[in-house]
Amino acid sequence: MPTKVTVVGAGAVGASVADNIARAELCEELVLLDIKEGLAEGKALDMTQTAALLGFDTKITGSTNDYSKTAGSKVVVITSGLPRKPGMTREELIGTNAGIVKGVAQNILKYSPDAILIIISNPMDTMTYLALTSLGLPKHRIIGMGGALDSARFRCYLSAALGSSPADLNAIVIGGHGDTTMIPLISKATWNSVPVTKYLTEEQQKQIVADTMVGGATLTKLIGTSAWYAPGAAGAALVESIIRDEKKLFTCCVLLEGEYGQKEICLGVPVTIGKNGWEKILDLDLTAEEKAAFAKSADAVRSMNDVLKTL
Ligand SMILES: NC(=O)c1ccc[n+]([C@@H]2O[C@H](COP(=O)([O-])OP(=O)(O)OC[C@H]3O[C@@H](n4cnc5c(N)ncnc54)[C@H](O)[C@@H]3O)[C@@H](O)[C@H]2O)c1
Ligand SMILES: O=C(O)C[C@H](O)C(=O)O
Repeated sequence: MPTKVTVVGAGAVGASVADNIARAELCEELVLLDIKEGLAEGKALDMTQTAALLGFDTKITGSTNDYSKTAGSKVVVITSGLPRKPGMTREELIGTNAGIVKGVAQNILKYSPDAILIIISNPMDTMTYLALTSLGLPKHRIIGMGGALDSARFRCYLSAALGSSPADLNAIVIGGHGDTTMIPLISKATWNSVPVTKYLTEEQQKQIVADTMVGGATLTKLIGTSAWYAPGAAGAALVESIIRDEKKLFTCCVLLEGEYGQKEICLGVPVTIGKNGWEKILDLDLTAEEKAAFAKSADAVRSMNDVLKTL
Protein backbone atom coordinates (compact mmCIF):
# COMPACT_ATOMS: atom_id res chain seq x y z
CA MET A 1 0.00 0.00 0.00
CA PRO A 2 1.40 3.45 -0.84
CA THR A 3 2.36 5.61 2.13
CA LYS A 4 -0.29 8.26 2.66
CA VAL A 5 -0.15 11.45 4.74
CA THR A 6 -3.09 13.78 5.35
CA VAL A 7 -2.97 17.43 6.31
CA VAL A 8 -6.23 18.81 7.69
CA GLY A 9 -6.65 22.54 7.22
CA ALA A 10 -5.43 23.84 3.86
CA GLY A 11 -4.84 27.36 5.18
CA ALA A 12 -1.46 29.00 5.64
CA VAL A 13 0.15 26.41 7.92
CA GLY A 14 -1.48 23.33 6.36
CA ALA A 15 -0.36 24.35 2.88
CA SER A 16 3.18 25.01 4.11
CA VAL A 17 3.36 21.61 5.85
CA ALA A 18 2.07 19.96 2.66
CA ASP A 19 4.49 21.85 0.42
CA ASN A 20 7.47 20.72 2.53
CA ILE A 21 6.20 17.11 2.58
CA ALA A 22 5.78 17.03 -1.19
CA ARG A 23 9.16 18.61 -1.96
CA ALA A 24 10.89 16.04 0.27
CA GLU A 25 8.80 13.19 -1.23
CA LEU A 26 7.95 11.87 2.22
CA CYS A 27 4.98 9.87 0.93
CA GLU A 28 3.47 8.59 -2.28
CA GLU A 29 0.05 10.13 -1.56
CA LEU A 30 -0.62 13.44 0.16
CA VAL A 31 -4.18 14.54 0.93
CA LEU A 32 -5.17 18.06 1.89
CA LEU A 33 -8.59 18.43 3.52
CA ASP A 34 -10.45 21.60 4.43
CA ILE A 35 -14.02 22.53 5.31
CA LYS A 36 -13.96 25.50 2.93
CA GLU A 37 -15.36 24.49 -0.47
CA GLY A 38 -12.64 24.12 -3.11
CA LEU A 39 -9.74 25.41 -0.98
CA ALA A 40 -7.97 22.07 -0.48
CA GLU A 41 -8.59 21.00 -4.08
CA GLY A 42 -7.23 24.33 -5.34
CA LYS A 43 -4.09 24.28 -3.20
CA ALA A 44 -3.47 20.63 -4.08
CA LEU A 45 -3.71 21.46 -7.79
CA ASP A 46 -1.46 24.51 -7.43
CA MET A 47 1.16 22.42 -5.57
CA THR A 48 0.86 19.62 -8.14
CA GLN A 49 1.74 22.14 -10.83
CA THR A 50 5.08 22.79 -9.08
CA ALA A 51 6.11 19.14 -9.56
CA ALA A 52 7.44 19.69 -13.08
CA LEU A 53 9.61 22.54 -11.80
CA LEU A 54 10.71 21.00 -8.52
CA GLY A 55 10.89 17.39 -9.66
CA PHE A 56 8.89 15.48 -7.05
CA ASP A 57 6.58 12.52 -7.58
CA THR A 58 4.20 12.80 -4.60
CA LYS A 59 0.57 12.65 -5.73
CA ILE A 60 -1.33 15.50 -4.07
CA THR A 61 -5.12 15.60 -3.87
CA GLY A 62 -7.55 17.90 -2.12
CA SER A 63 -10.89 17.23 -0.49
CA THR A 64 -13.69 19.39 0.87
CA ASN A 65 -14.57 17.56 4.07
CA ASP A 66 -14.74 14.07 2.49
CA TYR A 67 -12.81 12.04 5.04
CA SER A 68 -13.05 8.84 2.98
CA LYS A 69 -10.30 10.40 0.80
CA THR A 70 -7.96 10.34 3.81
CA ALA A 71 -8.44 6.60 4.47
CA GLY A 72 -5.34 4.64 5.43
CA SER A 73 -3.17 7.63 6.34
CA LYS A 74 -0.03 6.79 8.30
CA VAL A 75 0.35 10.32 9.64
CA VAL A 76 -2.27 13.07 9.93
CA VAL A 77 -1.30 16.66 10.65
CA ILE A 78 -4.10 18.77 12.14
CA THR A 79 -3.85 22.49 11.41
CA SER A 80 -7.56 23.31 11.19
CA GLY A 81 -8.75 26.20 13.30
CA LEU A 82 -8.49 29.93 13.74
CA PRO A 83 -5.11 31.66 13.95
CA ARG A 84 -4.66 34.57 16.34
CA LYS A 85 -4.71 38.22 15.30
CA PRO A 86 -2.23 40.85 16.57
CA GLY A 87 -2.73 41.51 20.28
CA MET A 88 -4.36 38.14 20.98
CA THR A 89 -2.90 35.20 22.89
CA ARG A 90 -3.03 31.66 21.53
CA GLU A 91 -5.15 30.72 24.54
CA GLU A 92 -7.99 32.97 23.37
CA LEU A 93 -8.58 30.56 20.47
CA ILE A 94 -9.67 27.71 22.72
CA GLY A 95 -13.43 28.27 22.42
CA THR A 96 -13.53 27.85 18.63
CA ASN A 97 -10.63 25.52 18.08
CA ALA A 98 -11.50 22.87 20.67
CA GLY A 99 -14.67 21.90 18.80
CA ILE A 100 -12.86 21.92 15.45
CA VAL A 101 -9.93 19.80 16.60
CA LYS A 102 -12.10 17.24 18.41
CA GLY A 103 -14.48 16.84 15.45
CA VAL A 104 -11.67 16.60 12.90
CA ALA A 105 -9.72 14.03 14.93
CA GLN A 106 -12.81 11.84 15.40
CA ASN A 107 -13.54 11.90 11.66
CA ILE A 108 -9.93 11.10 10.81
CA LEU A 109 -9.87 8.04 13.06
CA LYS A 110 -12.97 6.59 11.37
CA TYR A 111 -10.90 6.15 8.21
CA SER A 112 -7.34 5.94 9.56
CA PRO A 113 -7.60 4.09 12.88
CA ASP A 114 -3.83 3.50 13.06
CA ALA A 115 -2.73 7.04 12.24
CA ILE A 116 -0.20 9.02 14.22
CA LEU A 117 -1.64 12.49 14.86
CA ILE A 118 0.41 15.68 14.89
CA ILE A 119 -1.56 18.52 16.45
CA ILE A 120 -0.66 22.06 15.39
CA SER A 121 -3.89 24.03 16.04
CA ASN A 122 -3.67 26.44 18.98
CA PRO A 123 -3.66 26.58 21.92
CA MET A 124 -1.56 23.57 20.98
CA ASP A 125 -0.79 22.10 24.44
CA THR A 126 -4.48 22.05 25.32
CA MET A 127 -5.53 20.81 21.85
CA THR A 128 -3.05 17.93 22.23
CA TYR A 129 -4.46 17.11 25.67
CA LEU A 130 -7.98 17.27 24.23
CA ALA A 131 -7.05 14.84 21.44
CA LEU A 132 -5.38 12.52 23.90
CA THR A 133 -8.24 12.47 26.40
CA SER A 134 -11.09 12.36 23.88
CA LEU A 135 -9.81 9.77 21.40
CA GLY A 136 -8.45 7.02 23.65
CA LEU A 137 -5.41 6.43 21.43
CA PRO A 138 -2.09 5.11 22.76
CA LYS A 139 -0.10 8.10 24.04
CA HIS A 140 2.76 7.62 21.55
CA ARG A 141 0.45 8.41 18.64
CA ILE A 142 -0.47 11.93 19.77
CA ILE A 143 2.21 14.55 19.23
CA GLY A 144 1.80 18.30 19.68
CA MET A 145 4.02 20.50 17.49
CA GLY A 146 5.26 23.68 19.14
CA GLY A 147 8.66 23.13 20.75
CA ALA A 148 10.27 22.15 17.43
CA LEU A 149 9.26 25.56 16.08
CA ASP A 150 10.17 27.47 19.24
CA SER A 151 13.58 25.76 19.30
CA ALA A 152 14.18 26.74 15.66
CA ARG A 153 13.36 30.35 16.55
CA PHE A 154 15.69 30.15 19.56
CA ARG A 155 18.51 28.97 17.28
CA CYS A 156 17.69 31.74 14.83
CA TYR A 157 18.06 34.48 17.49
CA LEU A 158 21.14 32.80 18.96
CA SER A 159 22.85 32.51 15.59
CA ALA A 160 22.23 36.18 14.85
CA ALA A 161 23.88 37.21 18.13
CA LEU A 162 26.77 34.75 17.83
CA GLY A 163 27.40 35.16 14.11
CA SER A 164 27.11 31.39 13.76
CA SER A 165 25.25 29.01 11.51
CA PRO A 166 22.00 27.91 13.19
CA ALA A 167 22.91 24.38 12.09
CA ASP A 168 25.92 24.40 14.47
CA LEU A 169 23.76 25.24 17.48
CA ASN A 170 22.19 22.80 19.86
CA ALA A 171 19.50 24.69 21.73
CA ILE A 172 16.00 23.76 22.79
CA VAL A 173 12.85 25.25 24.25
CA ILE A 174 10.75 23.16 26.63
CA GLY A 175 7.44 23.72 28.47
CA GLY A 176 4.26 25.14 27.00
CA HIS A 177 3.86 26.72 23.56
CA GLY A 178 2.68 30.04 24.96
CA ASP A 179 4.13 33.56 25.14
CA THR A 180 4.73 33.17 28.88
CA THR A 181 4.89 29.37 29.26
CA MET A 182 7.82 28.42 27.03
CA ILE A 183 11.28 27.95 28.51
CA PRO A 184 14.27 28.56 26.21
CA LEU A 185 17.08 26.60 27.93
CA ILE A 186 19.93 29.04 27.43
CA SER A 187 22.08 27.38 30.11
CA LYS A 188 22.15 24.19 28.04
CA ALA A 189 22.55 25.75 24.61
CA THR A 190 25.83 24.93 22.90
CA TRP A 191 27.76 26.03 19.83
CA ASN A 192 29.34 22.83 18.62
CA SER A 193 29.61 21.66 22.28
CA VAL A 194 30.82 25.00 23.72
CA PRO A 195 28.19 26.70 25.96
CA VAL A 196 26.82 29.74 24.14
CA THR A 197 26.79 31.62 27.44
CA LYS A 198 30.59 31.87 27.07
CA TYR A 199 30.12 34.25 24.12
CA LEU A 200 27.05 36.23 25.20
CA THR A 201 26.62 38.92 27.83
CA GLU A 202 23.88 38.48 30.46
CA GLU A 203 21.94 41.18 28.67
CA GLN A 204 22.22 39.43 25.29
CA GLN A 205 21.11 36.15 26.85
CA LYS A 206 18.04 37.79 28.41
CA GLN A 207 17.13 39.44 25.11
CA ILE A 208 17.42 36.19 23.13
CA VAL A 209 15.22 34.36 25.63
CA ALA A 210 12.64 37.17 25.57
CA ASP A 211 12.64 37.37 21.74
CA THR A 212 12.17 33.60 21.50
CA MET A 213 9.24 33.59 23.91
CA VAL A 214 7.35 36.17 21.88
CA GLY A 215 8.58 34.83 18.55
CA GLY A 216 5.05 33.96 17.37
CA ALA A 217 3.56 37.23 18.62
CA THR A 218 6.26 39.27 16.84
CA LEU A 219 5.40 37.61 13.54
CA THR A 220 1.66 37.96 14.12
CA LYS A 221 2.12 41.69 14.66
CA LEU A 222 4.16 42.03 11.47
CA ILE A 223 1.98 39.86 9.22
CA GLY A 224 -1.49 40.49 10.71
CA THR A 225 -2.03 36.76 11.20
CA SER A 226 0.26 34.07 12.56
CA ALA A 227 3.31 32.61 10.85
CA TRP A 228 3.44 29.62 8.50
CA TYR A 229 6.86 29.05 6.88
CA ALA A 230 8.70 27.92 10.02
CA PRO A 231 5.58 26.18 11.46
CA GLY A 232 5.19 24.33 8.15
CA ALA A 233 8.84 23.29 8.09
CA ALA A 234 8.65 22.14 11.72
CA GLY A 235 5.48 20.11 11.10
CA ALA A 236 7.04 18.44 8.05
CA ALA A 237 10.26 17.68 9.97
CA LEU A 238 8.21 15.64 12.46
CA VAL A 239 6.45 13.84 9.60
CA GLU A 240 9.86 13.06 8.07
CA SER A 241 11.23 11.63 11.29
CA ILE A 242 8.17 9.33 11.55
CA ILE A 243 8.08 8.21 7.92
CA ARG A 244 11.85 7.62 7.72
CA ASP A 245 12.03 6.31 11.30
CA GLU A 246 14.87 8.75 11.96
CA LYS A 247 14.56 8.84 15.78
CA LYS A 248 15.45 12.53 15.67
CA LEU A 249 15.14 14.51 18.86
CA PHE A 250 12.57 17.32 18.93
CA THR A 251 10.80 19.11 21.73
CA CYS A 252 7.20 17.91 21.35
CA CYS A 253 4.10 18.17 23.45
CA VAL A 254 3.43 14.68 24.81
CA LEU A 255 1.64 13.05 27.72
CA LEU A 256 3.73 13.16 30.88
CA GLU A 257 3.27 10.39 33.42
CA GLY A 258 5.64 11.50 36.14
CA GLU A 259 8.47 12.68 33.86
CA TYR A 260 9.72 16.15 34.79
CA GLY A 261 7.56 15.88 37.94
CA GLN A 262 4.27 16.16 36.02
CA LYS A 263 1.39 13.88 35.15
CA GLU A 264 -1.99 14.03 33.38
CA ILE A 265 -0.76 16.87 31.21
CA CYS A 266 0.70 17.23 27.70
CA LEU A 267 3.73 19.50 27.68
CA GLY A 268 6.86 20.13 25.63
CA VAL A 269 9.84 17.92 26.43
CA PRO A 270 12.62 16.47 24.24
CA VAL A 271 11.50 13.19 22.64
CA THR A 272 12.70 10.93 19.86
CA ILE A 273 10.34 10.71 16.90
CA GLY A 274 10.21 7.53 14.85
CA LYS A 275 7.88 5.12 13.11
CA ASN A 276 5.78 4.60 16.27
CA GLY A 277 5.24 8.31 16.91
CA TRP A 278 7.07 9.75 19.89
CA GLU A 279 9.26 7.07 21.41
CA LYS A 280 11.58 8.11 24.26
CA ILE A 281 11.58 11.14 26.55
CA LEU A 282 15.05 12.55 27.19
CA ASP A 283 15.58 13.30 30.86
CA LEU A 284 17.38 16.67 31.02
CA ASP A 285 19.24 17.72 34.15
CA LEU A 286 17.39 20.96 34.84
CA THR A 287 18.64 23.58 37.27
CA ALA A 288 16.41 24.47 40.24
CA GLU A 289 15.34 27.61 38.39
CA GLU A 290 14.46 25.66 35.23
CA LYS A 291 12.52 23.09 37.28
CA ALA A 292 10.51 25.88 38.89
CA ALA A 293 9.81 27.43 35.47
CA PHE A 294 8.64 24.06 34.16
CA ALA A 295 6.27 23.61 37.12
CA LYS A 296 4.89 27.12 36.57
CA SER A 297 4.40 26.42 32.88
CA ALA A 298 2.55 23.20 33.75
CA ASP A 299 0.25 25.10 36.14
CA ALA A 300 -0.68 27.56 33.39
CA VAL A 301 -1.32 24.83 30.80
CA ARG A 302 -3.32 22.81 33.34
CA SER A 303 -5.63 25.76 33.99
CA MET A 304 -6.23 26.04 30.22
CA ASN A 305 -6.98 22.32 30.11
CA ASP A 306 -9.56 22.91 32.86
CA VAL A 307 -11.31 25.41 30.58
CA LEU A 308 -12.17 22.47 28.28
CA LYS A 309 -14.64 21.25 30.91
CA THR A 310 -16.56 24.52 30.69
CA LEU A 311 -16.99 24.53 26.88
N1 LIG B 1 1.61 24.88 17.06
C1 LIG B 1 2.25 25.77 16.35
O1 LIG B 1 3.47 25.88 16.43
C2 LIG B 1 1.49 26.64 15.39
C3 LIG B 1 2.16 27.43 14.45
C4 LIG B 1 1.42 28.21 13.57
C5 LIG B 1 0.03 28.20 13.62
N2 LIG B 1 -0.58 27.43 14.55
C6 LIG B 1 -2.03 27.33 14.60
O2 LIG B 1 -2.46 26.57 13.46
C7 LIG B 1 -3.81 26.92 13.15
C8 LIG B 1 -3.94 27.24 11.67
O3 LIG B 1 -3.26 28.42 11.36
P1 LIG B 1 -3.31 29.00 9.86
O4 LIG B 1 -2.46 30.19 9.85
O5 LIG B 1 -3.06 27.90 8.90
O6 LIG B 1 -4.84 29.43 9.77
P2 LIG B 1 -5.70 29.56 8.44
O7 LIG B 1 -6.93 30.31 8.78
O8 LIG B 1 -4.85 30.04 7.32
O9 LIG B 1 -6.09 28.05 8.10
C9 LIG B 1 -6.92 27.29 8.91
C10 LIG B 1 -7.77 26.42 8.00
O10 LIG B 1 -8.56 25.54 8.80
C11 LIG B 1 -9.76 25.33 8.08
N3 LIG B 1 -10.78 24.75 8.96
C12 LIG B 1 -11.49 25.35 9.94
N4 LIG B 1 -12.36 24.48 10.49
C13 LIG B 1 -12.18 23.30 9.86
C14 LIG B 1 -12.76 22.02 9.99
N5 LIG B 1 -13.71 21.76 10.88
N6 LIG B 1 -12.33 21.03 9.17
C15 LIG B 1 -11.38 21.27 8.24
N7 LIG B 1 -10.77 22.46 8.08
C16 LIG B 1 -11.17 23.47 8.88
C17 LIG B 1 -10.12 26.70 7.56
O11 LIG B 1 -11.07 26.65 6.51
C18 LIG B 1 -8.77 27.23 7.14
O12 LIG B 1 -8.51 27.00 5.76
C19 LIG B 1 -4.16 28.07 14.08
O13 LIG B 1 -4.88 27.60 15.20
C20 LIG B 1 -2.80 28.60 14.50
O14 LIG B 1 -2.86 29.29 15.73
C21 LIG B 1 0.12 26.68 15.43
O1 LIG C 1 1.93 32.62 17.24
C1 LIG C 1 0.94 31.98 16.91
O2 LIG C 1 -0.20 32.25 17.30
C2 LIG C 1 1.09 30.84 15.94
C3 LIG C 1 2.08 29.83 16.37
O3 LIG C 1 1.78 29.27 17.59
C4 LIG C 1 3.49 30.33 16.29
O4 LIG C 1 4.21 30.24 17.28
O5 LIG C 1 3.89 30.81 15.21
